[in-house]
Amino acid sequence: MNASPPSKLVIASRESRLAMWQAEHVRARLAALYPQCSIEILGMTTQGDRILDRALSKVGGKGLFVKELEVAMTERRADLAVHSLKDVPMELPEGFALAAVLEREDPRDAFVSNDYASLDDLPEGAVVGTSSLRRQALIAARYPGLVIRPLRGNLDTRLGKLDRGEYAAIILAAAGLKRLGLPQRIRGFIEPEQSLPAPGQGAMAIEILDGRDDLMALLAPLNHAATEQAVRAERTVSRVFGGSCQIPLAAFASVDGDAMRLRAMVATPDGKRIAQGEASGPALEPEALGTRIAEALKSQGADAILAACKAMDAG
Ligand SMILES: NCc1[nH]cc(CCC(=O)O)c1CC(=O)O
Repeated sequence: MNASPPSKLVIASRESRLAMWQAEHVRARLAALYPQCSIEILGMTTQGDRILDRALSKVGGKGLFVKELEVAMTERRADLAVHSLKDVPMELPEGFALAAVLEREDPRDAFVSNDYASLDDLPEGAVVGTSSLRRQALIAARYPGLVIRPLRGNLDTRLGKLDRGEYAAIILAAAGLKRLGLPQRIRGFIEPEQSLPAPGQGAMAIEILDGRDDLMALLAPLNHAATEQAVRAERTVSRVFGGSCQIPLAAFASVDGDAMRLRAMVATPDGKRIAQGEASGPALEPEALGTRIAEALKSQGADAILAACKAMDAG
């Protein structure tokens, strides 16, 4: 049944603890499918890991987390790369393809604090850490009295900054904390009704060189159809609004059998202007649903919000 595996496969991964957990997860799944194959993980540092003093939106965005891994594949030092899908640009560079999207972990944002139970619990002027424009806009819209400060680095770095008292609370993806065995750090979940997740949040993707049909077949069993459909819809929304162009944008799809429900929003970073909406449609036509909701957001003024974001960015 299965495609016949090569004797050896190399997985490229970032070296953060979360990235390594994810690569190891893929390694274990492939080892179970192909016991004859020896599978190694090649850990590497990316520019996104090195540049910690600036918001990513200012230095080139998501591509910075995947570039080095792609070079390793081009040079045949690695066969596949494992990513958090959230960090994968909407348009892959020429010559690369996604071979599988794995079943999604918890897609929600998590509230993490040593002193407070929830965003509601924070006093006026409390400092909340996040570098995500989406989280910033959503918090500013709901809690104008809170102060939002940038927070970069891998999960351990971010938790360390919280523990040293630099922030009253921080917002992180629940998926990362759960994968690292740190669910006890989660004081509360931020439900999609209050704050929609980022496109692809909580899902992992496997990237390969386009044209490696051998790998495509080998990795196909790892693909989770419902997650793939959901993230296709979510990423379509992002693509319509400029792909890696930096604006607060959220999109979250849930699949129930043949049906998909997609919710999305775009906002200005200060949270003062928000366009949001939801739509349902067949799960097998995720791009159509994504396009439809993007149109609905446009009719609510999303283009003006985009223009306002660009003007702020330039200023
Ligand atoms: N932006 C970095 C990033 N990319 C993926 C995750 C978490 C895991 C996931 O969403 O799959 C995180 C950390 C975070 O947002 O807290």
